[in-house]
Amino acid sequence: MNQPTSVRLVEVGPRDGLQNEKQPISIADKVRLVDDLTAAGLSYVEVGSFVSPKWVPQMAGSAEVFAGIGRKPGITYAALTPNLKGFETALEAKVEEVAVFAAASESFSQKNINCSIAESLQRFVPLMEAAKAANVRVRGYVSCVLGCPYDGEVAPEQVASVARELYAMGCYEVSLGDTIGTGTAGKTRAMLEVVARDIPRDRLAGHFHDTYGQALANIYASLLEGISVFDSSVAGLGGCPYAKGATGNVATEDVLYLLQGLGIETGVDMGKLIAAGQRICEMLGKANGSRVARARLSQ
Ligand SMILES: CC(C)(COP(=O)([O-])OP(=O)([O-])OC[C@H]1O[C@@H](n2cnc3c(N)ncnc32)[C@H](O)[C@@H]1OP(=O)([O-])[O-])[C@@H](O)C(=O)NCCC(=O)NCCSC(=O)C[C@@](C)(O)CC(=O)[O-]
Repeated sequence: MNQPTSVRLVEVGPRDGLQNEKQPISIADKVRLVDDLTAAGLSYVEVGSFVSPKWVPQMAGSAEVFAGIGRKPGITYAALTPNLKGFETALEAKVEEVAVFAAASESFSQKNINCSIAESLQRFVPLMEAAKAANVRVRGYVSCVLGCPYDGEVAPEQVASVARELYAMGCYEVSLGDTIGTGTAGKTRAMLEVVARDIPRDRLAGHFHDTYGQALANIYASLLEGISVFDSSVAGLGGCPYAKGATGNVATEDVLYLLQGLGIETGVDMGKLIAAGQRICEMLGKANGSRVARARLSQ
């Protein structure tokens, strides 16, 4: 398998990165983060989510964030929607693309969205119909593809089965999430090999958390498997409210550095990206989770 020559980065910092933050973050700061990221050249940003505010309070202001951002042509501003109610609210906020999320493990599905895997897929059916009618593209996520915080090992066949269902119901792309960041390059390749039996590789994305420091190795392994879309979070922001101890997504700056080293084009400006990440880290009073940003900022 030849490595792809171009890669699309899906920036999930404003959603996956911030959803777990306990301290209040103003709408203005969230808007600024999204605008900084698109100014750095990112063409796809997950801005927020339309989930129950009782479950994830930090995302409660997502409609205001959508109203505040300076939308630019050619950029996809997306949101997470768990059900039809979330989709309808997202549509009112003029969201152009949404993502549904399921899990490859039963326990994580229950903890995250309070229903079984089968029930979650059923819940997406009316959402998919409404999205089709509104001409809104839907991305699909599968969580826990390389391990579950409650159930442990997750079989690649189980991942493939959920991914297949999402793809069959109309998700144009399925993002495979190593939610707790325990995956290794070997496991990643083995899992992708099974999932790609049913879904074309150019319809799959990798979503790696960096808890065990393996995310870049897993991205490289995925590139060798022909995957060319990766989710990442500026400054490595994040964690998962339902996966204790999980760190943030792999830092976008670090992925960019890897890709630049491979001669793979993304159109993202490293300097502007680092500035965007550092600004939000200073606002949050947190250390920057990107090794590349830390190295560059110390020079
Ligand atoms: C799915 C539900 C809603 C089920 O939650 P539930 O309690 O089972 O749902 P319900 O239908 O019984 O509704 C309960 C209440 O929530 C309201 N409600 C219902 N739906 C919505 C909505 N869309 N927006 C706003 N409010 C909503 C509904 O109106 C009702 O309000 P009440 O009558 O009690 O006042 C809930 O479990 C939920 O919102 N979960 C979200 C969890 C979440 O956002 N997790 C983080 C994102 S996933 C992730 O991070 C993983 C990923 C994608 O990054 C990939 C990876 O790394 O693995």
